[in-house]
Amino acid sequence: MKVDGRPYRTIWPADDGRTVVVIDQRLLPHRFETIELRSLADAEVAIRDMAVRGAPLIGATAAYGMALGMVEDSSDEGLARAGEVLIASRPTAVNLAWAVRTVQQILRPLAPAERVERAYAEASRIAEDDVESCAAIGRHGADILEKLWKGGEPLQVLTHCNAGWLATVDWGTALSPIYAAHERGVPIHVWVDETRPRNQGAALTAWELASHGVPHTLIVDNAGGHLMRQGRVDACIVGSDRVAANGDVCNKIGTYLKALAAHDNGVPFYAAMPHSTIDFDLAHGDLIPIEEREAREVTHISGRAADGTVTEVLLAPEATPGANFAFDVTPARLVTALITERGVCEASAEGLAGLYPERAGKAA
Ligand SMILES: CSC[C@H]1O[C@H](OP(=O)(O)O)[C@H](O)[C@@H]1O
Repeated sequence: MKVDGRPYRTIWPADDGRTVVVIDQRLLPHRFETIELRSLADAEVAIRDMAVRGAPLIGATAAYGMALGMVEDSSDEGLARAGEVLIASRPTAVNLAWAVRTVQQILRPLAPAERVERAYAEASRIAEDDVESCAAIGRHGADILEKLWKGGEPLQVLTHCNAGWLATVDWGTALSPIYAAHERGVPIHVWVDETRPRNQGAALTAWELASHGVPHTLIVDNAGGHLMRQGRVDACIVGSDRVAANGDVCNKIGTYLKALAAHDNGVPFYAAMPHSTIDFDLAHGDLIPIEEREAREVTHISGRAADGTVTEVLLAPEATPGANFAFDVTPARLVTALITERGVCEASAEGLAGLYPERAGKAA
C-alpha cells in the first residue's frame, strides 16, 4: 500500500542483501519509522515486542529471522536453535511456526554453506506468496461485499483489531476486501473497534483507512453490539491468527463477543485469512495456545504527548493487578464463512477440505 504516495510493504531486505527492514508499528500512527533487523535476536525481539505484528507478517518476519540466524550459525544445531528462538516469541499465530518449519524443511537437506542464500530466497518467496494471497482474499471478499450492498447508503462493515496491510506483507486480510470493494466503487463505511488493550484498531486500522480514503468511524470495543442491535452493521469482517481444522477462528481478544452479537442480530460474520493461518493439524479451536501478555498493557495506555512524543501513562492505580489475554476463539458455528486466497468456504472441516484437499484430514 502507499504511504504519502510512496508504495510500501511491511518488510523488505535492505540493499546489503542481509539486513531486513520493517516498519516499527509501535510508533504508528504518530510516527512512521523503520527499524533494521540485523540478527536472529533482532527478529525475535521485533516479534515479541510487537514492532511487527499480525499473523502473516509475523510469519514473514520469522522466515527472514531464520535467514538472519543462518548467517550466524548455519549448522544443523543452528537451524534447530533459530527455529526454537523464533517460535517461542509468540505462540498463537500459527503463521510463525508454519514459516519456521517451511524454511527448516527446505534447508535441512542442504549443506550448511548453501543455507544462507536459500534461506533468504525462501523468506522472499513466503513474503511474495503472502502478497498474492492477500490480494486474492481481497478479490473474493469484495465479491461478497458487492453482493451485500443494496445500493444507496454505504455498506456498513465492522472490523476488529488490525488485519490490514500492516498485519501482512501487503493488502491485508480483513481489510483487503474493503480496499478492493472501495476501488470497485462500492460505497463502504467501516466501524473500527479501538481494540484494547494495544489499540490496533485505533492506532493502525484507522490510520490505514484514512490513508486510503475509506470512510470510517472509531468506536470503543463495547459499542459493536449496540450498533448491530440498531441495524447499523451490515457485515462484520475480521482477520485471524489461527483457524483450526474444524473452522474455529482464533483472533484478537473481543472477536468472540462480536461474533455473538452478530449471531444474535442476524449480521453475517466473516473471517479472512491466507493458507498460512490455517492449522490443519489442530482438530479444534480449544487446542490453540492463547498468548497472555504483560499486565502493563492493560494498566497503562500509550499515546502521543503534546510535544509529539509517544508516551505511556498509568490507566489504573499502580498496584492494580491486570490480566491480559491477547486472543480468543470464535466457534465455527458463529462464522458465516471463511474468505481465503482460494475462495470462500463454510467454516468447517468439509469447507476447508473443499478448498485445500491436499491438506485436509490430518488433524489429530
Ligand atoms: C491478518 S492477521 C491480523 C491479526 O493479528 C492481530 O494480532 P496482533 O496484533 O496481536 O499480532 C489480530 O489478532 C489480527 O486480527
